Amino acid sequence: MNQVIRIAVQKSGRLSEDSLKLIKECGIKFYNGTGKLKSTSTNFPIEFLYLRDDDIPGYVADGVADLGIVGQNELVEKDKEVQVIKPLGFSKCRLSLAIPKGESYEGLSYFQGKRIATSYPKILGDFLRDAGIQAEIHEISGSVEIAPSIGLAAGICDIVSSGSTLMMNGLKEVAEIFKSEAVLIAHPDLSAEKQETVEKLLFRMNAVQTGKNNKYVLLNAPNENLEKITSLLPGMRSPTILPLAEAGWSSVHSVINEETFWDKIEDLRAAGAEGILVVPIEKMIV
Ligand SMILES: Nc1ncnc2c1ncn2[C@@H]1O[C@H](COP(=O)(O)OP(=O)(O)OP(=O)(O)O)[C@@H](O)[C@H]1O
Ligand SMILES: O=P(O)(O)OC[C@H]1O[C@H](OP(=O)(O)OP(=O)(O)O)[C@H](O)[C@@H]1O
Ligand SMILES: [Mg+2]
Repeated sequence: MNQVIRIAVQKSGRLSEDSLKLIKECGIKFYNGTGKLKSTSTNFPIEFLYLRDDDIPGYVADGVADLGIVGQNELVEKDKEVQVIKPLGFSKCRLSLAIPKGESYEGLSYFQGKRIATSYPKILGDFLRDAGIQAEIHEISGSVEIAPSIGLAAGICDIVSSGSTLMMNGLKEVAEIFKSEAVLIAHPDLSAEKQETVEKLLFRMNAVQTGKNNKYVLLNAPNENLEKITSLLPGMRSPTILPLAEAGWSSVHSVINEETFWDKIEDLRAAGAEGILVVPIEKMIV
C-alpha cells in the first residue's frame, strides 16, 4: 500500500471544477459534497483539502498538503517555497492594468504618481519597480473593478479573461503584466514513500493530458498516394494501414497533435485523403 498524500484544491471558484475533473479523469473516486472540507479517495491513496485558493501555496509550502492546484498568479503573489510540477492548461487568464475607458493613455507613465487598486500588490509592485514607475498600490481583496468609478483609484490591476468584467465597469485594458494558468505544485521535500504515490498520480495525469492534446484520425487514401500521406502522419510509432474492400484504397489510422491538427488536415486533403474521421482520445500512454 502506498503512503497517503494530501492534495489542496480550491473549495469553490474558477479553479475548483477543472481541478476535480482532472482528478476524476485519473480514475480517482472521492466524495465531494458541498460543505465537507476534507475527504478521502476510496480507490487511491489521496486525501483532499478544500480551501480558498489564497491559502493553497502556504499549506503546500508548510507541508500541511503535499500537493496543490493553484493559479500561477496566486502562487507568484504568495511567494512561497514550493515546487511547480506541471502546468495544467486550465484557468488561463492574465493580470492587466486597466483605466477608465474615456481616459487617454500613452504608456505606463500614465500611472506615475497615481493610485492603483489591486489584489496582487507583490506582482504589481515588482512590475512597477522594473518599469521605473512610482505609483501607490492600494490593496483590496475583491471587486477591484469598481475602484475607479468610486474614486478609490485611477486604475486597477486585476485578472482578465474575456474582458467582459472590465467592459461592464467602464474600464479598458492598457497593459498585460502577467500570464497565468493553473499549475500542480508540491511540497519541496516529500518523503520517498509519498514521492512514489505522487509519481503514480503524475503518470495518470500525463496520460489524461496527452490524450487531450492529441486526436485519433482515420482516413481513406488511394494507394498511389499512401507514401505521401503516411509521411504526413507519424502516429505513435508509425501509422496503421489496412486495405479497404475497394481495390486500390487503404484506411490509414494515426494520432495527430492538437497544435498542428488543422494544418495537417489541410495537407492530408491536398494529398488525396478522403472520409477523414477524428476521434477524441481519453488517455494516451506513450
Ligand atoms: N475569469 C477567469 N478566467 C480564467 N481563470 C480565472 C478567471 N478568474 C480567475 N481565474 C483563475 O482562477 C483563480 C481563482 O479565481 P477565483 O475568482 O475563483 O478566486 P477567488 O475569488 O480568490 O477564490 P477563493 O474564494 O478560493 O479565494 C485565479 O487566481 C486565477 O488564477
Ligand atoms: O475578463 P472576464 O472574463 O470578465 O473575467 C475576469 C473576472 O473573473 C474573475 O472574477 P470572478 O468572475 O471569478 O468572480 P470573483 O471576483 O468573485 O472571484 C476576476 O476576478 C475578474 O473579475
Ligand atoms: Mg482567492
